[in-house]
Amino acid sequence: MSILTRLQYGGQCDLPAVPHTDALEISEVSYRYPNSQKKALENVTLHIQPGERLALVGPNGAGKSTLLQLILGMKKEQQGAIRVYGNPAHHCRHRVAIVPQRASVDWNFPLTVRQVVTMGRYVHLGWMRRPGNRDKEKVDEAMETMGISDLSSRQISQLSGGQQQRVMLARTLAHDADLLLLDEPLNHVDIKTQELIFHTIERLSKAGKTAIVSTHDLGVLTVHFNRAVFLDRRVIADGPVDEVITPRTIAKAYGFEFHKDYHND
Ligand SMILES: Nc1ncnc2c1ncn2[C@@H]1O[C@H](COP(=O)(O)OP(=O)(O)OP(=O)(O)O)[C@@H](O)[C@H]1O
Repeated sequence: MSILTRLQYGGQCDLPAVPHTDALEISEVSYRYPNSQKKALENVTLHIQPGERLALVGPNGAGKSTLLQLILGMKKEQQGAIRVYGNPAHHCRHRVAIVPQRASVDWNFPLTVRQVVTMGRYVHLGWMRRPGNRDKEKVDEAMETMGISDLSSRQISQLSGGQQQRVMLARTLAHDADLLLLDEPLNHVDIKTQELIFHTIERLSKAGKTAIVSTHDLGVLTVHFNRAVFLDRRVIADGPVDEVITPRTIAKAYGFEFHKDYHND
């Protein structure tokens, strides 16, 4: 994206969705970090439809965060292609929002909860434009949905881990994206916040939005997701949760020995 395009960014330069395309199309994508011998991702292909709730699982270092960053357009695929609603990933910043891993955010930065949630609106604002009434309404609505309205003027450094996670999700809701990427949102949150996260994802999915959630919590998958992808640099398994999360795929991905005497699959 050129510097001029970046400055004008705020609605004018985003390409419209191509009708009848996947929400996300990943075709034979590979990625290697410059200082690394081994590819972080190799020949990953996925087609994701609007409204899907997909769990992205796999061991530490499997490439889950790398894949989410490529979808977001923060990194550029070195091989293959990623299209979001039919357009190249880096043209789709209106459509894609991420809840990053909590550890990757500098929580000591002097910002209030409202300021962080308002950042979700920046992608819709033009160069030097200030948030208007519509943006403020969206921010209020997002904070209310995540139950953090009473924390609005609190510094983000003064929040608990679960409250911080709610702030990041509220920022994503304010963004009003069509494709939501959540990178390990269940870490450090209690059951009530987990339920709020799942309830919000389900509500958004009913409205046609698509969610990809990276998680290590395999126990919650069958209830809350309609599809799972097991990633370990490559796609090891992809399909309905109960077909993907089997002792055999877990054994293959995590390097356990699989004892067929104990399991019948
Ligand atoms: N900036 C970087 N430079 C070099 N290698 C990196 C960088 N970031 C990640 N990697 C490597 O890329 C691979 C994939 O990492 P990634 O963070 O995408 O995995 P992950 O599945 O999200 O892991 P986790 O579950 O531990 O968060 C790992 O081997 C990691 O060490």
